[in-house]
Amino acid sequence: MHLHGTSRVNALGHLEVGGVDTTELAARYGTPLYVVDEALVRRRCREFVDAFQASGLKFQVAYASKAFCVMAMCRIIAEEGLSLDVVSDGELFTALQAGFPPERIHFHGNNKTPAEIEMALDAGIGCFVVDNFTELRMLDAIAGSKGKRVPILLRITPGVEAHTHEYISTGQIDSKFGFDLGNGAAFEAVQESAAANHLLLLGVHSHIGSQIFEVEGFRVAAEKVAQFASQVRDELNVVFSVINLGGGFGIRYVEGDTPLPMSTYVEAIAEAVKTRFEAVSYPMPEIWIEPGRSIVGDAGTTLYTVGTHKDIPGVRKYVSVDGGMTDNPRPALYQSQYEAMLANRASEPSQETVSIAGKCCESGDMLIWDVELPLVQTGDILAVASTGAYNYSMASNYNRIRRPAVVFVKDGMADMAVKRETYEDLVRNDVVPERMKQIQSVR
Ligand SMILES: Cc1ncc(COP(=O)(O)O)c(C=O)c1O
Ligand SMILES: N[C@@H](CCCC[NH3+])C(=O)O
Repeated sequence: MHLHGTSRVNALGHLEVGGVDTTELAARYGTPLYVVDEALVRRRCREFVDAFQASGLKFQVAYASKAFCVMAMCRIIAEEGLSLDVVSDGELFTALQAGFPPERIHFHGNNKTPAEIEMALDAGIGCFVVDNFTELRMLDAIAGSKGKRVPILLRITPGVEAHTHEYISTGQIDSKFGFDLGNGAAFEAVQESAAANHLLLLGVHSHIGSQIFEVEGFRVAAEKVAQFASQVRDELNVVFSVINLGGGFGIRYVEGDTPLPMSTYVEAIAEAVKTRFEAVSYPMPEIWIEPGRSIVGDAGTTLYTVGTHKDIPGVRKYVSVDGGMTDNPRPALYQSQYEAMLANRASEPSQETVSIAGKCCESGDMLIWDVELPLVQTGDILAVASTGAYNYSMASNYNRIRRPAVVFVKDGMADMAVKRETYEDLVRNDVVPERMKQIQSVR
């Protein structure tokens, strides 16, 4: 397993993260346990900010909180001076509860409800990323009813779709997100928002995909946005002061993943924006981005306790752990791959290839199909790397499994950021209707 950030093997042959022995974490907090390497999260934040500062452009880096949204994380993001992207009232509530400065919050989503819009307006958030005409009109009306003028970006679909190793310029209009650039919807949206009394159009937003390992897709998106900005200026006399190029910067999960340094993405984006906007003699806009996975993904490690084994000679050996798709649905959803090691025997050589199964009543509940480990024994602590993004945030209570605790580690300290759910938490919102208060036999 690749050792990310402050992860290392200590003198006892145990995996250590943030200066803390993970076997001690497992003993103290139980398993499954999400462990977050705080120094690595902060380092990633700074890599983005430093690269933008070097570019000389005005910028905002907004952490896409969908990747991992808990109050402690919001605090770190606030301390690092980043902005925050939220896509629901729940993410917004979490950020506000954490004391995150509302003026640095950006609200995304293709179906913001009137209640969500009101909540965000009342909180005084910095910007709405408007996704469609229904929202545009509703936002204008609600802002008007509150006597406010609200800063917005328009999410456009630039017709660039980036995959891990390539991008496709599709001109594709079949997406639930955004105003299409190719069919004139984006142009109309600019026209309409510029004329709206209660909207302040800052510019446009484009997001081309996730877990991207090359810069070409971002360059092409910047080019398309610059062309559009120039057209809008010439035909509508509207000038954008902000261009948001979204998130999607890839990280390493397994060998063969080839992430670029975060500075490389930023340099390519800054260069493309400078060149393209200068080419059309445009006042240089602020550049905003919204990375999620690349801020927190490789800073997360999940610890599990190994339980049962099932060896099918000539086929495979299943080793089951005390978590699974409930704490990490990504292998089941996306066939995502992960690396693992035995945290309590981290310096022992590999001796067998096993498959790691979760404990849900579901054949697809597999965490890793083939991983080489020392001879695995019941009670071993299995560590799975790069589980910081879209794991806790996508966790479920399937099979009424309780969500794990989250611990932040740094400089030898471990601090709980989320408690493990209790049995009471599982039934907290259950209501037994009056007529079922007594269990009456019907036969
Ligand atoms: C609009 C938008 N912004 C930001 C992100 C964050 O992406 P990532 O976690 O890949 O950086 C996403 C997710 O793909 C997104 O849809
Ligand atoms: N949830 C996805 C990524 C979606 C990104 C949000 N638009 C993942 O785990 O990889």
